[in-house]
Amino acid sequence: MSLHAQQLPQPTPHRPPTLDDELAAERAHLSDSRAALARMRERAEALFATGDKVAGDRYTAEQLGRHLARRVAELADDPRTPLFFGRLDFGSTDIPATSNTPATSNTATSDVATTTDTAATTGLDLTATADTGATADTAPTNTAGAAATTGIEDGDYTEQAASAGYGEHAGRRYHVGRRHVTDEQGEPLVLDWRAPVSRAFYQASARDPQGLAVRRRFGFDNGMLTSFEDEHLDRGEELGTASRILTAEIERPRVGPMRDIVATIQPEQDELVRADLAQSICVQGAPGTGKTAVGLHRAAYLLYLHRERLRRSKVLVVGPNRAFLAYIAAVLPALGEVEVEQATVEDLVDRVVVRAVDPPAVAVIKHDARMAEVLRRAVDAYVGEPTEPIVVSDGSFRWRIGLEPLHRLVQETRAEQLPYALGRERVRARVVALLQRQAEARRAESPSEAWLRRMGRSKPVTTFLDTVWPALTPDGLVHALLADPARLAAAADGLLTPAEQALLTGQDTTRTTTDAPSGTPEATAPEGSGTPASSGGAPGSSRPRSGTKLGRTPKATRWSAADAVLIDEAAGLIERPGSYGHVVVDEAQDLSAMQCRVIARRSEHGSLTLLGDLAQATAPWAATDWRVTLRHLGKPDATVVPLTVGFRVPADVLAFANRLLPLLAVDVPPAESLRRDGVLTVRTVTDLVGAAVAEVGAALAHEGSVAVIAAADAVDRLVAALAAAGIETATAADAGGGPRVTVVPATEVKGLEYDHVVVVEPADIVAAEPRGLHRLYVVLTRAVSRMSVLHRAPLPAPLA
Ligand SMILES: Nc1ncnc2c1ncn2[C@@H]1O[C@H](COP(=O)(O)OP(=O)(O)OP(=O)(O)O)[C@@H](O)[C@H]1O
Repeated sequence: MSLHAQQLPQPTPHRPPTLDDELAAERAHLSDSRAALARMRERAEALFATGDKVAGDRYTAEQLGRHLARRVAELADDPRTPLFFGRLDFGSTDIPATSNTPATSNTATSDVATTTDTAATTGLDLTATADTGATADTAPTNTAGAAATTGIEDGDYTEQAASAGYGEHAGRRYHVGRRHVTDEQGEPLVLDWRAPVSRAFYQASARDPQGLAVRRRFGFDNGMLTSFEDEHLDRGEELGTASRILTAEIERPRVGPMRDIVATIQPEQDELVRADLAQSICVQGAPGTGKTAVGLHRAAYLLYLHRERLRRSKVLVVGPNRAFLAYIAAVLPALGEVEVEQATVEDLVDRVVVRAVDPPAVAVIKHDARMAEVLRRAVDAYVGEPTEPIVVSDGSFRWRIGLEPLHRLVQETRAEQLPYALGRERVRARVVALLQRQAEARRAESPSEAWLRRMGRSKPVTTFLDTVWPALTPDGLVHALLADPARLAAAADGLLTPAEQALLTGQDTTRTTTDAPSGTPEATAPEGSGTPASSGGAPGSSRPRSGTKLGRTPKATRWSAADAVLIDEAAGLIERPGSYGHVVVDEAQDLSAMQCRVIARRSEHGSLTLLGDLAQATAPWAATDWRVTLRHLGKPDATVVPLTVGFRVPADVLAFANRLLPLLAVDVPPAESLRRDGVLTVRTVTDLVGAAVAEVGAALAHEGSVAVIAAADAVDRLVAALAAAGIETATAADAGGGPRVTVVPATEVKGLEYDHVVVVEPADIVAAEPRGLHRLYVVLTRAVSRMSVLHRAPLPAPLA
């Protein structure tokens, strides 16, 4: 009987297995599992090659082809990552837990940590319910027996399995890994970490062993199984965060893009990962507490549990910028999930090309929640009152609809509050229905489809529609609003002050509010904003404050990033937007109200995982209260859960950064680092660039990545100096594979991490933007092992 057999081996009376025996057996199980995965993949590839021949029609062939291609990709095996990382030995009444595998622990320490009841601390209700009726694709070779033990039936979970106690697992042993692997008979060799039974790996504790006698964690080096660590939960042993394997994992040098944390997810993180699909959650976590990791693993978990539903409705991950998305891009594919969309908010609002920059004061207004109401009113204002009856000639007939019914049908449609374009079509359909009724009464027969279409497109009907419900495009609406101060004034009445309106339309505010002579100096045009163009309005409007360069048409207009958000809002009012099944939003503290609405439209029928840290908020409209953000996101009742255990930043470095917290005016719990190993140096220097080059040279003697972080305007100088010293550098967007040293402007470092961080001149980072102290806090929390702070100017007070 091999080690992975369903029942635990009986202890040998003669000689208990030694550590070497155990390790050898586990390695054999790893080889067996890899071979089985290779066979599963071969089978999937063979099916992929012949799939189109068995499909009846082209559509089915395409669907099948996509499904099988995905399946092949999901079964990819990376020999550098362990196929399994844990083992669960459930206790049995037949086999006393203590007579199980002996208390072997070739790396374990004897620390026994007390656990907390995480469900109680997070307040989450985790009664996960599985999709029913989902099709098989997770484990197509499962037998009924395997299904009974794993809870997997045709690739989805049975309610029964999810709710079963531990009893059905008594005396069984499971290896837990990145994906499900079965042998030729369909017996599970490795259970997917997301399977209900795997939950015990993350959640069982000495206080609540969840049926486990022993939990084993494996240590790996480059895909080679090198050690294991046993916790005899049945004897009250528990390592918690004292696990050496966990410590090694969080202290390992970082190279390249982000990796999954599936082997070491902590109980409070697991609570969030396994929260029910219907539940929207907001995670307030200090730097390095694993928010991004939790969000990505939650996406993978939900896809596994609700595969079919989410395959149709899709999962979206929203990140702050391209560099961040490149950094996290590999995590989900490594977990076998290859179909999650990843985008920035800018990607989502890409109906227009952004070619202009708004001054901050204008951007702040455009991102304000009041703009949603301004746009709603602006759309509403297009709906007019009928002024003439409709008369349609139809061969020898003339149909006539009087003003009264026309008024009524416009009012009825208005009351339905449909998206504007649907409303227009509804009005058309109602007019045609009235014409049809007349035609039927006169001809005593129903008109044909072609007749209905012809009537709907007839000139009198179209003219009527263009008068009472004219066709609108999203960019056309925003263009008209910004180009016409009177139209904006009507829509913004009581919402935006005249001065704010003037900023939007580019009117000279002094003209509207005072009688100042022309030639009043205007706000400095931002870099790249070009020459001011006419806003197409009244005299005096050729002095735009808005960055938008209005052309005669929307197409000829140079739009700003904030305009793109307004145009998306307009699109949401005009058309019915599509919604994702689940959206994960990272660095959510920087979302403006209007950006929140961009996401709200895309998650209206789904749920959200919101990740962020109010202390790291750097945008001018930054959040200070998650409740407000959640309201804008359309999920006011989402649970806000804190994460406070830091896995990235060493304790000394974190303590240094945390000195800034009192200045950041946010009420957030500070992080407590799990890491005791880091090195922090703070040096006053006279030659900043020279000192930075020297620091980088010294840092390269260690393993792992090195980043030089400075104010944006110092980056070129630093890159040049490093190049002159023979040190090649990458940019933040180059996710791994290139040079070990990256030079990053402080503005682009959010969400990223490096082993050794050299911070150049904190005072310049603070001075570069209004929320510079928050930016500095972000910068000071990027280091995994060592941080050197170089300064010539005095440090901000709490750091000095
Ligand atoms: N349970 C864990 N086991 C091992 N490593 C972990 C664990 N949780 C988080 N980490 C690691 O800690 C680091 C920080 O995680 P992550 O980037 O998700 O934090 P964050 O809260 O999003 O940080 P930030 O606030 O800076 O965006 C990453 O390297 C991640 O892999």
